Amino acid sequence: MQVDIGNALSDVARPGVSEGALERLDERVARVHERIERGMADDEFGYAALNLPETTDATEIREAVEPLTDADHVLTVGIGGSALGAVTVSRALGLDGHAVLDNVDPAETRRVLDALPLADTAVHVVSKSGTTAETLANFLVVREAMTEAGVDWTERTVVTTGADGPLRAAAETEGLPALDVPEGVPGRFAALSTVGLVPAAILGGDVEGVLVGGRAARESLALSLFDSPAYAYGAVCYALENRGATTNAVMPYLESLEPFAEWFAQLWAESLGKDGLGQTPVRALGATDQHSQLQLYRAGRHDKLVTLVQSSERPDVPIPETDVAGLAYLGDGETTLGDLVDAEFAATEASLAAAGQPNVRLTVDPTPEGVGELLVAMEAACILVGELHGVETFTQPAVEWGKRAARGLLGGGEFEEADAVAEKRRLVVE
Ligand SMILES: O=P(O)(O)OC[C@H]1O[C@H](O)[C@H](O)[C@@H](O)[C@@H]1O
Repeated sequence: MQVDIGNALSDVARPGVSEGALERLDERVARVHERIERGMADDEFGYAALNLPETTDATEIREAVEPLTDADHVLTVGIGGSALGAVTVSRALGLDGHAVLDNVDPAETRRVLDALPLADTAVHVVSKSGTTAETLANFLVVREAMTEAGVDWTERTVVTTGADGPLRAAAETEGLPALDVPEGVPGRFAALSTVGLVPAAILGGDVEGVLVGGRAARESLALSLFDSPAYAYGAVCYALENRGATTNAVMPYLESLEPFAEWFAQLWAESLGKDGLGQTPVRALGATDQHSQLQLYRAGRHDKLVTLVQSSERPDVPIPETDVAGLAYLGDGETTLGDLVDAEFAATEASLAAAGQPNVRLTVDPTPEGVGELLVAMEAACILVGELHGVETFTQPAVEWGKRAARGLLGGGEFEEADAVAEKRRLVVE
């Protein structure tokens, strides 16, 4: 993976960071790197995520899913870190047939279940805590739908969860194959584990390659941001946030990385949104969003960093020749869709820079190794930013607050957070 931070420098962009400021920041990066290395060596909570490329046992995953590999479809039932990593990996690997239930909109749950050939579907139920209401409710609905379709769901389901909790208990009662979530790893950092790799393994994806790429990203962490793409990216995000770029719009120019932007949004928001700090992650997609959001990114407030993601290579589609007047530059028999998207990428990057809007270019390899490298590099970047800010990167107390309030409302226990719902201030206009 390559990171080009040139368009985030202060001689190009406002806000921007000078090379001198980056060199001064580099002393702190070295200290953070040593902290991260210690955390990894001790398998400390959170830091253990960067060990996953080594500790995840692909053979164990393959053996657990072996009875399900005849399925052409996989349905992930999970939410947040228990769904986004898996969807990101399978889409980035170009695997078809991965559906997800990560919401409890009844219409969507019904639509997904109606669209799936349930007899030909493997179900992966994922919850680290084993208590998440959305996941457990959807699991019960899926079970019933499979039974109604004449499918023995116990033969088609694999569970990934923590050591205890209702989901573990259900797996034991029903005799379901159950994988463990990795110890000491928050869900949003668990893509390169049982949590994120099971659907890809069922669908025949190269999960071993993803782990190899993750290892390469881990090995590329170094004492200097000028030697480490992951730290270069994290350091620039940190420096620009401090200088006013409080939004980070992530814009891959590949449909296969669209879920990556969503995964990144959770990683950045839940890890760094603390103590009044944190960039707001925004999801965009090139070239589509050039025709909508780009107006704001170029001509709006100077409060955004745009992270442009491109692929180092890709299969191509020739644009057929045409004699239609005005289309000759496209339909000249030589230009391809790839040429067009490359030109649009370069044009967007230049248009942002010309307007002094900071942007960074990530170039990723379109291989399983490239996918693993990208995800681990972004995790390391996130951990670096968290350390530089001095926030608790690996917790999510604000999310837990809302979860407790909802459980209280549903009669799932006494939670004082639920009282805030009744106390809501109202000023209604009809
Ligand atoms: O895996 P689970 O325990 O079901 O949790 C799923 C998700 O729910 C929570 O709301 C957390 O904020 C997320 O970080 C987590 O990924």
